Amino acid sequence: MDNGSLDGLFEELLETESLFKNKEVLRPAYTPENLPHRSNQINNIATVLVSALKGHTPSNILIYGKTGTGKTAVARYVGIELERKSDHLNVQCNVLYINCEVIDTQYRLLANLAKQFGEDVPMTGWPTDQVFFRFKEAVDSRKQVIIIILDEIDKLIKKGDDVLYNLSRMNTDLENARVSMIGISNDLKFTEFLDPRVKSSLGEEEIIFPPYDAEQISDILRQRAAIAYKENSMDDMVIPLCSAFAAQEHGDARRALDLMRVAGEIAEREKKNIIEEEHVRQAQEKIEVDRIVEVIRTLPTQSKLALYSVMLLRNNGHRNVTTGEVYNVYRQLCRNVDTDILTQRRVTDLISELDMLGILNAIVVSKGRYGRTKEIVLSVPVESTKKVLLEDYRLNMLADFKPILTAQMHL
Ligand SMILES: Nc1ncnc2c1ncn2[C@@H]1O[C@H](COP(=O)(O)OP(=O)(O)OP(=O)(O)O)[C@@H](O)[C@H]1O
Repeated sequence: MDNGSLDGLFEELLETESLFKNKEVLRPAYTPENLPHRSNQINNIATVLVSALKGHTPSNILIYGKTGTGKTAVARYVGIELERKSDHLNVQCNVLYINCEVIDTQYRLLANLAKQFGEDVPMTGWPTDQVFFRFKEAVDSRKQVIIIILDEIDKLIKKGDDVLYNLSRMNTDLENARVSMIGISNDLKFTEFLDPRVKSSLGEEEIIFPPYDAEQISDILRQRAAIAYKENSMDDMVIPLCSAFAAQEHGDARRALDLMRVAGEIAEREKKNIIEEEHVRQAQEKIEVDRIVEVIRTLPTQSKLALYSVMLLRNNGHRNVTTGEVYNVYRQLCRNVDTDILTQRRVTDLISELDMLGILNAIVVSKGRYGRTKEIVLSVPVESTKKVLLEDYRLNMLADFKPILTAQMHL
């Protein structure tokens, strides 16, 4: 495409009437100001945190619930409202938000907290105690209540719970300030691995977020659609269908919002002036493919080699791919990329794992006197899978690899 036609394309895209009024409100970073079907949870959290407005220490809170049940949105919303109220009342109260999936070591957590108080702490290099000391001093420099929201807290404790122990005991050393924590997790069992003292301190209050049902998700979508999309831009069936798909998973509002956004993008790309049921179905498929592609991207190399072997066999017209044949090709690939060759047993296990992830489907079949084997079919689109596999630098050199195949037996 020359520059002129690209310019023309931009012009054309800019002139196309958009279905969206404000797409940003469908993105994960947006915190809605109104959260239907979560008033109980909002009230429970507010009831605990109100102590902060009186200058007392709120109990620590643990929030549990599956993904997309509004835990983050509710905690952030209550945090924003609490800060607003404290400004109004002239009480010093700050809510800090940390996502422990991103900030996943004790050191980085403390350094990040210290920085939020203007302390100049390097992101690596100091003894952890020193960083903690700096943070404590900064917090205690005036009378204030600090609430630390630790989202995905289970990711943090994978590397030890010392930091939580120290934070939960911090108030005993403070003269002016008070600190409390809100931990958020979608893993109900993560506290099993905690030091019992940390466990009882963190879980002073526990709040559960149940999954939404399809009706509740519809309410959430309707409210968001009103601010995200222009009027009359969707068929009446779009919201019920997005809700039904999301409720099938486990009542995940994030999934429903993603579906509604992607359906809008697809309709827009097709230059339609209304989103239809069909666009939701295409969006569901696209999100599922994207999810699987992401799973494949993060597979260990050995699993990628096993998967690539299946693909090469199918490319060569093998209709009934068996584990024995996969193993034969897998060994050739390993020799080419100079990596360890696992046993056939181990490779069969890797294939079962790929089956569980929904990447392929292995069915056990009896081959009469030849015993039993697995026949393997891919459950993912070949082209996009091949593309992600070849992104791995070790597999990249196998792009044009032609395996030597044994004659296929037809029984
Ligand atoms: N009751 C609700 N009203 C409006 N929007 C909601 C509601 N519940 C969830 N959402 C929206 O759904 C999406 C997912 O919610 P949120 O991030 O709070 O889920 P979560 O429970 O924290 O999930 P995870 O455990 O995966 O982090 C967000 O975009 C949020 O704005």
